Amino acid sequence: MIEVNNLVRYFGDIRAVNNVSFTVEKGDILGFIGPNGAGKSTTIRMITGYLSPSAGEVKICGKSMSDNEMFCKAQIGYLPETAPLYHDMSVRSFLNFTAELRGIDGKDRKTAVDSVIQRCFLERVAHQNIGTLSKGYRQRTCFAQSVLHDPPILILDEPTDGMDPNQKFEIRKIIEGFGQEKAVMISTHILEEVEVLCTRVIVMRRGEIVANESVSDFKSRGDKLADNFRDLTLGNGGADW
Ligand SMILES: Nc1ncnc2c1ncn2[C@@H]1O[C@H](COP(=O)(O)OP(=O)(O)OP(=O)(O)O)[C@@H](O)[C@H]1O
Repeated sequence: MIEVNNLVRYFGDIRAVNNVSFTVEKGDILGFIGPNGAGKSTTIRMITGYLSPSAGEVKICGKSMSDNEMFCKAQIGYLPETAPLYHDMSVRSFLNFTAELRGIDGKDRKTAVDSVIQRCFLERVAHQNIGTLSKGYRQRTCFAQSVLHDPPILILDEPTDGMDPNQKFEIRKIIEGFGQEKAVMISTHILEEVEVLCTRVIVMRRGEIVANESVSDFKSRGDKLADNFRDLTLGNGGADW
């Protein structure tokens, strides 16, 4: 579903992403991890079509992003780190509005909005203004708008950042609900999230992939995930960057 081939991105002299290749298939929930500045967001921005690669190619559902941008973007539900929301709108009006922008009309719109409200456990707050919601409910609303058009691919940038343990649990439950039928990629700093939610993991360091394996292989590297992460991302024990 996602195919990334030899992706490179420079910012001036900085090589933020260096020759990165991987695939994500339906049923995968891929944890995308690495220290600050490793190149995760830059890679995600190229996969979602919001940044052009300096070299290499992104293919979405078999088609090249550079030649089929509209098609490729329509296949992706993207939850950015900070998603825009209209605080004066109720959850349902916001989702109706987003559906309209996406060209979902009439009966299909009601079906799509009802479905995401149910799947993201938003029934209780559907008529509440977004500005009055807790952070967890706000994030669920962002999540709901990113899956309204039922895309086969979901890309989530730090989806549980700053949430309390209960809110994290709820969001993970929602992601799991979509996981089996979609290709999901999650950028996160929370190793526990990789452990409880993901099927595969990619670890990045200084713009390159240093591990691409199943979560069970990642766990079998050593008892503590944080130690495994440190071993992979700190080179010879020295400070990175
Ligand atoms: N617009 C930009 N202009 C210049 N340099 C940039 C730009 N965006 C990213 N970089 C640099 O590219 C490198 C990779 O950054 P990126 O944001 O992709 O890392 P990250 O792994 O997502 O980090 P974090 O975990 O902090 O979000 C860093 O050195 C960063 O400073």
